[in-house]
Amino acid sequence: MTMTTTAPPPPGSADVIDCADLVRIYRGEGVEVQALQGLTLRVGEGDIVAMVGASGSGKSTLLGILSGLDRPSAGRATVAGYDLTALSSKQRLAYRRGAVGFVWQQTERNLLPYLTARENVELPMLLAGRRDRTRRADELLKLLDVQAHTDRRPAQLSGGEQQRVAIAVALANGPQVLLADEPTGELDEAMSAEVLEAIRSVNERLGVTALIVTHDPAVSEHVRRTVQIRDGRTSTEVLRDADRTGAETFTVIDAVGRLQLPSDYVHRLGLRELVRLTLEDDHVRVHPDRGGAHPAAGEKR
Ligand SMILES: Nc1ncnc2c1ncn2[C@@H]1O[C@H](COP(=O)(O)OP(=O)(O)OP(=O)(O)O)[C@@H](O)[C@H]1O
Repeated sequence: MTMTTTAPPPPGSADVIDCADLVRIYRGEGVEVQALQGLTLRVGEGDIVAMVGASGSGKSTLLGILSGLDRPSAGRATVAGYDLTALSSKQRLAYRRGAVGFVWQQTERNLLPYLTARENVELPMLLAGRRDRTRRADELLKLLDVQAHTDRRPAQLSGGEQQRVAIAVALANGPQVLLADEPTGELDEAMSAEVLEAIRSVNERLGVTALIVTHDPAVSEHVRRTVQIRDGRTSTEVLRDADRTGAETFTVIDAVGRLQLPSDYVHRLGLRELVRLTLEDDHVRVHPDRGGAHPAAGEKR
């Protein structure tokens, strides 16, 4: 196995999402849970990233912080120029209203049931005091290919159509960042693909930076970069080619040189306890130590 140990540079000029050493501790009656344990994540302007992790890995905790609703116990979190560790209530409102857009798993959290699709998209603009709301709402609904349904209420739309309207709502005030929490969690495979492609399309066409948080590994097929979250930390990353046919895997190396291997590599090669390292000119090889810990008893090289 050959490994590259430097994280990939983000494609944009600057990091729109910049989290470093994030810690979030929940304290209950005598119990302490470290939901984030020094998480670092940088997302460049215009990038689209999936963050994938098992239940309990810290995804919702991270989104709570990125959405401005929760604060980390320690570490740095800057999104679209806002320092999320020190937001005043006025800044929080400005941040949530204009700098980021949200798409949640549950439709009822995204759309008001008694408003039409167009009225739902107009609402955030109304709250922000924007003019020209109807024109912009219709443009966004067209971009998301739901222009035929502008006068329908959410209950008259399919799950996939509801989520596409929700993306239009999230983009109404022209945010720099789109955060999506399990946006396909309640959809079947075909509708999920449709919604993920819609996010990809607004990322490409409007340049909005997108972070999709999910437990569904299939989401990674729709994005350039997938970051794994494990035990409250980012671990390995997969970067796909622009045409999404080939992929390269990366892993984060921390300040003291620790790195985490993807679990499928570990299982496939039966890597356990001690592994053998070989330092080459420009890379490091990792071998299973089949003969035991003593180098002399190891496999022939
Ligand atoms: N309010 C809370 N109080 C105490 N512990 C919490 C709280 N919220 C989350 N946790 C714990 O923090 C850890 C991370 O939880 P989190 O909800 O962020 O994970 P997740 O990856 O979003 O999981 P899921 O996919 O199931 O939603 C878990 O061990 C969870 O039990």
